[in-house]
Amino acid sequence: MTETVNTPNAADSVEFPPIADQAGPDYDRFGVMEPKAYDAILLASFGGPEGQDDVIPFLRNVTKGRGIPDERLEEVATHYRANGGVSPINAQNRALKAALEAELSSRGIELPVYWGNRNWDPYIPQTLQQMHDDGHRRVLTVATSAYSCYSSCRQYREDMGMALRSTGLEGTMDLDKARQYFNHPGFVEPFAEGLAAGLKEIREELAAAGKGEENGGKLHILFATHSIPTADAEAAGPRPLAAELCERTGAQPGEANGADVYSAQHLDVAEQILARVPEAEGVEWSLVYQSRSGAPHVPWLEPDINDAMEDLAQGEAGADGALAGVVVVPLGFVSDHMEVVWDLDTEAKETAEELGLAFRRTPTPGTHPSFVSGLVDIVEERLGTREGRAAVGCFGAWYDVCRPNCCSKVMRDGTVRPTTSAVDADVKGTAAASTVEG
Ligand SMILES: CC1=C(CCC(=O)O)c2cc3nc(cc4[nH]c(cc5[nH]c(cc1n2)c(C)c5CCC(=O)O)c(CCC(=O)O)c4C)C(CCC(=O)O)=C3C
Ligand SMILES: [Fe+2]
Repeated sequence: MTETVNTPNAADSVEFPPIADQAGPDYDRFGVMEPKAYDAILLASFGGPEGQDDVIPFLRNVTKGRGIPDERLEEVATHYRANGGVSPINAQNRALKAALEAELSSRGIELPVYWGNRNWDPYIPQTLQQMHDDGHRRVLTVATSAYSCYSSCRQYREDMGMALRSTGLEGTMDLDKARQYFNHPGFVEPFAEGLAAGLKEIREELAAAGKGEENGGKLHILFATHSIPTADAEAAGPRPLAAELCERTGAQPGEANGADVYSAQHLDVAEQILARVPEAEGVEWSLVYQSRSGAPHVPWLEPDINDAMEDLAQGEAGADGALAGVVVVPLGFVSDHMEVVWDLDTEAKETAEELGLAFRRTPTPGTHPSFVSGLVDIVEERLGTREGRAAVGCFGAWYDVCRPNCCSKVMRDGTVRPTTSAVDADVKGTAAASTVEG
């Protein structure tokens, strides 16, 4: 079954085939899939250019049909150009693939890991074809995106569905996607470790300069994630979801209560990171957004990290010159790719310097052993070789399969892009079957 889908640019209409698993008989109506004997893993990522000649073709792939203005493309191109036209993301994915292979093999799990991208070579369809040629038929996709929104979740399922169609492999392979892991302890722990170290370093630097807390110098922790259109954030899930899911796990929604699901997940993770870092006690913090693109009249999540630093420096904390430094925790990102090394390490750092603030950016999970081991735990959940579905914070383990309409793409005219009946399968997710730790 195929439906023609509206994109903002009608000329770019694409056909979305059904995505193999969404209406499968093994879906138990509770967001948890029955274990399966997968025979390979697809590490799915964003992809990035490998040289100057790749930059513009890559950016055109990323923005295909989305109406990103040319000036914005040129501006983003300079971020890559400054780095020799190379995004750090591919090297990071090769390292993650190797780390996953090592962890799987140390647990005696014989599953090969393949790597495919949405926007650059190796593309997901060519990788899928290779997997098929190598005899694999039951594939579990692990994506390098932790949270729930169109770009991080549903779009990967669309990528998988379109790849099955374009390769002609539809119906010959079983292709499932692992759950979003923003609140898996293996994802949260590396950030906590990084925040503890970042606070220690910035305190030493400020103390040496006579601007430490003992002299009234204040610190602020900025948890940074990718901005998305507010409409997409709302579409990640219904607004009272935090309270509803938290009620089921018996936890308090905290800061997450009442926020859109995308922001709520980040607020919940920020609180979980803080709860693991005693050194952060009493330090003020906020969730900020970065890397906005798109037309200026379309509302995206705010505040932008640079505006937030200016407001902080000019506000109550800064008025008496008390704000001395910021520690930026890039909790929205899996690795130190271009959005991190440019938008944070270059732009946000420069803003901090202009404002006279000390600046520390803490690490992303990358190939941290807790993160790699956490991803393999999730693979084992799906293989049925591991009991329980670990999660910290108030939500519980996220759905193995999205709820109907979850993470849909909101069009510029405000309508939700229709999905295939397979994606819209009559399923009702709940976090009830998950375990909550910490
Ligand atoms: C939520 C989210 C994540 C985090 C989750 C995840 O990690 O998946 C993420 C990651 C990334 N975003 C990346 C790069 C880009 N994102 C763009 C554009 C956009 N991102 C969006 C959202 C996200 N993006 C959105 C709503 C847009 C506009 C509309 C669109 O086009 O969908 C553009 C276009 C130009 C511009 O910035 O305007 C580029 C070049 C790279 C690669 C970096 C590298 O090369 O190292 C990575 C990992
Ligand atoms: Fe992006």
